[in-house]
Amino acid sequence: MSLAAIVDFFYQNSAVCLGAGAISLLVVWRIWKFSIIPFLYPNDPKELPCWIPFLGHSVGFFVNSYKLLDQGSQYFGYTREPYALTIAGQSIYVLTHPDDVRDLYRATTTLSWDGFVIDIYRWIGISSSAMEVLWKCPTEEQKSKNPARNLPPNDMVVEYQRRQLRPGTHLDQMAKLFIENIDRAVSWSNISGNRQFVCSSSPDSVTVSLMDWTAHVFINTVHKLYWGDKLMEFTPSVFDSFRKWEETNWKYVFQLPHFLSKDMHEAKNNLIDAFEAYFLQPKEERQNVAWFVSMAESETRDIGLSERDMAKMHMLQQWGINGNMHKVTFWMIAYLVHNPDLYQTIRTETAAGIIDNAPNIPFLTEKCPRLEAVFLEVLRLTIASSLMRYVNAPTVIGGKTLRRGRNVMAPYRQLHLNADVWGHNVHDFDPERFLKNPSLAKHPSFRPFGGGHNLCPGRFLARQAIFAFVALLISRFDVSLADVGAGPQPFPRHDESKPAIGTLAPRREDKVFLDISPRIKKD
Ligand code: HEM
Repeated sequence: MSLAAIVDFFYQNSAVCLGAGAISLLVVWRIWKFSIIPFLYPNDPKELPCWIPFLGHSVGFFVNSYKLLDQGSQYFGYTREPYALTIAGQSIYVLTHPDDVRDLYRATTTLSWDGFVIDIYRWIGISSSAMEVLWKCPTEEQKSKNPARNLPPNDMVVEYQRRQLRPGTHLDQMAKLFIENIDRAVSWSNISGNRQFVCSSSPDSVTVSLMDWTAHVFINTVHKLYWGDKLMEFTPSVFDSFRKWEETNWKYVFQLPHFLSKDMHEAKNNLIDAFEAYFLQPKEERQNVAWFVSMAESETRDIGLSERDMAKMHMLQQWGINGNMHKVTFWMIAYLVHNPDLYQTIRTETAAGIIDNAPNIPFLTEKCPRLEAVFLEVLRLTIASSLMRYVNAPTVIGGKTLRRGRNVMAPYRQLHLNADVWGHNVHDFDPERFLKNPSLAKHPSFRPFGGGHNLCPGRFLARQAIFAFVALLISRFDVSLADVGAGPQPFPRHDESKPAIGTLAPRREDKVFLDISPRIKKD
C-alpha cells in the first residue's frame, strides 16, 4: 500500500481512527495506572480501577458513595487493606480496617485535621486577615496577660466547645436547660397547637410528621441554648435555612460548582446573615447564651475578627452541633413504632425513669440497657460520617505508605457494616446484639462518635436529650403509625442518593406520620 493510500484511508476513516486511538490510549493509561504503578510501588495503597482519567470515581461517589465504597471492599477481596480512589482529580486513601482507623487516630504528628479546617474556613469565605490571626500562637506578652490563652485563637475556640460539653458545671447547666426544653416540647399543649409538624388534629389526637417534629425540637433547642432567644428573634427563618442547608451541604463539602449548588449557597448565606445580625447587636441585649458562645466571642473579638467572620465560624459550629440528634431520635422512634413488642419493652423499662411526669436522667442513661441498645443499634446503622485527615509526612498504616500531600478518609459506615465483626445479619436492626455482647459498644469497629483527638464532646448531652425525648414520648402518649390511606406505612429507607455528613436522613418521600394521643390508661 502506497503512502498516499494510507493517508487516504485515514482521511476517509478519521472518526474510526480517532476512536481507536483514544481507546488505545485509554488502555495504555489503565495498564500503566492499575498494573505497572502498583508493581513499581508495592507499598502504596492500590487504586480501585476505573476507566475515566481525572474524574476517576467521582460519578460513582456522588451517585451513591456507600455503594462505591462497598465495591472497593469487594474488589480487594474484603482484605480491608488501605486502597485509593480518585475523586475530582484528587487521590484519596480509604481506610476500612478497625486497626488502621485506630492507627489513624494515633498518627497525630504526621496526619493533620487542620488542613481540612483551613479548607472549610476558606470555602465559607473567612477573610484572609482573619485566617492569618486565627492560627497565630499567642505571644509571651499575651500569655502573661491571660495564661489561660495558651493556644492559637482557633484552637482556643475548639477547646471552649470541648470544655462546654465535657462532664462538669458547664455541661450540667446546659443539659438541665436542654431537658427542661424537651420536657416542655413533648407536652400535649405544645404538640397539639403546632402547625409546623402537625398535619391534622382532633381534640384528643394529632398526626405529626416525625422528622419535622424532631428537627423542630432539637434544632430550635440548640439555637436557643447556645445563642439565646435573640438569634431566632432577629431571624425567625434560621430554622428553615438550617434545614435547607442540611439537604444541600454535601455540595459544600464536595465543592460543586456554583451553578449546581445555588440552593446550598442560599441556605449558607442566610445562616451567615442570621449570625452576623446577631453579633452586630450589643452584647447586653443577647442574654442567656452558652458559656462557649461568650468565650468564643471574646476570643475572636480580641483578635479583631469582623462580625461577618465570627458569623461564619458560628455557622460552622452550629452545623456540627445540630447535624445528628434529631435524625437519631427519628430513627429510634421509627423503629419502635414499627416494632410493637420492642415499643412495649422500652415503655416498661423506662417507666421508672419518669418520676412525677419528669425525666429522671440518671435512671434513663444508666439503668435502661434496652433503650441504650436501641440507641447504639440506630447509631451503627445510620452514622455515615467519615474521619478525614491530611497527610503531612509519609505515614505507614496497614502495611502501606500514605504519601505526603494526599487526603485520607475512614468511612465509619464501612466499620459499622463489617460482617466479620457484626455477623451475617449486619444490615438488620438487631439491638439484641448489644445486649448479648455489651463489649461491642467499645469495639474498635464501632465509632459513631469518632475517636482520638476529635472524639465527639457532645455525646453526653446527646444521649441525655435523646433518651429524655423517647422516654417522655412513650410515657405520656400513645403513639402509633398513622393511617395515611395508602396501606400500612413502610419502614423509611436511608437516603443514599447523596453523601451524608453525619447521620443518614430518610428518603424525602419516606416520611413517617404518627398518631399521638395523650395516654389514658397506665400499664
Ligand atoms: C447522636 C448525636 C451525635 C453524633 C452521632 C455525633 C457524631 C460526631 C462525630 C462522628 C464526630 C467526630 C468527627 C471527626 O472524627 O472528625 C463529632 C465531633 C464533634 N461533635 Fe458530635 N455528634 C453528636 C452530637 C453532638 C452534639 C449534641 C454536640 C454539641 C452540643 C456535638 C459537638 C461536636 C463537636 C464540637 C465535635 C468536634 C470535636 C473536636 O473536633 O474536637 N456533637 N461528633
